[in-house]
Amino acid sequence: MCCCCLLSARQASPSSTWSQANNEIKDGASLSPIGSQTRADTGPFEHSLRYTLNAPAEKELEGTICPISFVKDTLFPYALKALPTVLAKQWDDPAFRPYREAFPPEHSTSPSVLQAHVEDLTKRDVKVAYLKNLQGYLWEEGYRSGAYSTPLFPDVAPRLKQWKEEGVRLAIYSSGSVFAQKLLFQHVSSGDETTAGAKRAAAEAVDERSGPEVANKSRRIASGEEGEMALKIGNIDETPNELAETHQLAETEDMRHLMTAGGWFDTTNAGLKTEASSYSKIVETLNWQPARTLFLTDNVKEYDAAVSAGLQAILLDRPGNVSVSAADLARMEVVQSLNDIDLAASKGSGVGTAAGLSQTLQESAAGGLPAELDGIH
Ligand SMILES: CSCCC(=O)C(=O)COP(=O)(O)O
Repeated sequence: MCCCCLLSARQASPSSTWSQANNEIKDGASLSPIGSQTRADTGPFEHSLRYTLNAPAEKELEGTICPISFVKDTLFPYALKALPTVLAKQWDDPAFRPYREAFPPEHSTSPSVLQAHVEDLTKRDVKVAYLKNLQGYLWEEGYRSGAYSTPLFPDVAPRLKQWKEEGVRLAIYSSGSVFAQKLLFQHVSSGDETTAGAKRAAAEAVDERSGPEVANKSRRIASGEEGEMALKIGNIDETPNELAETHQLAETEDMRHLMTAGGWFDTTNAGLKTEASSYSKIVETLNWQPARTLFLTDNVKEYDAAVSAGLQAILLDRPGNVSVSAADLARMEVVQSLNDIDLAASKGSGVGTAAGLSQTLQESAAGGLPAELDGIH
């Protein structure tokens, strides 16, 4: 299972030579068998990243920007846990009805039927839009209450910021809904990760005993929206200060600004991630050239789909990721960290490697922003 992906594109300004080279590669890439493209002569490219949320401990999963456990062990269970209350209280709420009515009628005849269906889809990690939209709806309160925040791998935030500053344009493509993607990037854990993790664990402990109502309450208390008063809900018997202490909002950072305008894609506005047409649609939407777009992924099928669409791709091989066959490794670009993608590599190095790709970016940076890309931000 993989979780989310990013695209990034550089504000490259190729000279006429660059443009020519780029077109050649673009054409070549779309015609060549996967893996036959040489990286040495790709020219400038718009740099795309794909990330997934993985748990290093789960060997069948792989991660790129944050642990899959955040999705599998935190987000998915939170949604399932919050759903019964939402179904009971909001079944006919105008704000919730669209989410419910998006499900097939036979699976939404009653709260219990819908709950069972959502549990089944979640268990099988089905990437269907109506589930993903519902999950985003349910996750919002968890982020806002501080029950969890997004734990990026340590290299990710600095690298994305650096690339952004250098003119690399970033976008996301995930099976998770665009709304969920924005929540994820809006609530990135910052500061001492150990402290943040401890806070999350404490918050989850409160949720475990109390449910979303107390979580909301403690959020309001912690944020000063509610004054001092004792709370006695269910088996919870804690003063607001204690709740605020244990359920304190983790320090978070809003990183949505790193993404280029309109750079959020899911299965609804792009299509399935294993289909080449999805990548074509994304670069067309962003007005990026495929051969100047780099897609980072942990998923071989997605890697191949992106390359088939004429994009460049790199496989992220985080510790604990699903093992990739030797044959696939031999034909793919593979890195262990975003830091392994060296956008400042010197010319002549890294042919056929990520460093080689980076080199082309650096060269392209000297030319300024091409007219057709200007104003996209
Ligand atoms: C956007 S956060 C939630 C991610 C998610 O729900 C998911 O299914 C991830 O799918 P991906 O295609 O990005 O592996």
